[in-house]
Amino acid sequence: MLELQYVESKFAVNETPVLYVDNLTIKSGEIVGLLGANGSGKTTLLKAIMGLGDIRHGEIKLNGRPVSEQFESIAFITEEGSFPPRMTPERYARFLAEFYPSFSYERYVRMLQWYDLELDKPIKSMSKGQKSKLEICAGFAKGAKTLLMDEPFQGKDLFARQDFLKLMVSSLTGEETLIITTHLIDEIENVIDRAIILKQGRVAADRYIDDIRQEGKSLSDLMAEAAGYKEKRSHSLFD
Ligand SMILES: Nc1ncnc2c1ncn2[C@@H]1O[C@H](COP(=O)(O)OP(=O)(O)OP(=O)(O)O)[C@@H](O)[C@H]1O
Repeated sequence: MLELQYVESKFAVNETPVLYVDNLTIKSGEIVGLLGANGSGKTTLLKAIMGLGDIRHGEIKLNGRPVSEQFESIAFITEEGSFPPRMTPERYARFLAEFYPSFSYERYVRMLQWYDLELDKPIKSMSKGQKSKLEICAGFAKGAKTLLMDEPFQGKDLFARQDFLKLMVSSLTGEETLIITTHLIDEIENVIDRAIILKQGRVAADRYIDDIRQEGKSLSDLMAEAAGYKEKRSHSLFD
């Protein structure tokens, strides 16, 4: 279980916090879509969990203990990638094995092969999409029970996105807690259990997908409600 209480994140340039989470609990095994408009605080929230960024207040616990004592049990899969670019995937695996006790080399290699990535190709010579796939292989091979994914669809072509979803679904044992940020809500709607929508750094909606469906709504309906999206707003620009 992941618990966030009174977490506030502020950047030096901003007076007001860019993130304020009063009380948020994510149960083990849940797959959560962390959604919201550009700048709503999704990446800041994931970074706060990882102890990155400027957290001013708050407490973040994983299974009752401060998250800061157990970063090795969390995999943070980011758009930027967290690998030293001069390494090859092979060398990177040795680096990961030192830090993550549950790292599985076999799993890593199988995923690299599945993605047609070479073990001995310098990471710096890979394309953006290939680097992002490597980041996913590394993230899933860490054996972490908590996975935070920041925009895992970013920079991937349609088939790579479909492959990613297949890989994700087949990699999960049901014990992992997953938090995924994305703007591609149609692709994620059938995968997530719960949607947390941020607006200006605060939780604007927190709903289970089954409940949304029972009300005859879709995830995009919820997004529009929570974000207060006005379809006609753009029309007034040049009227
Ligand atoms: N390094 C920084 N310095 C100052 N402000 C920042 C910094 N990084 C982010 N912010 C601000 O924090 C707020 C939240 O940004 P964040 O990156 O978390 O949003 P996001 O929801 O992930 O957005 P996107 O969907 O565009 O990736 C934004 O207002 C942004 O301008």
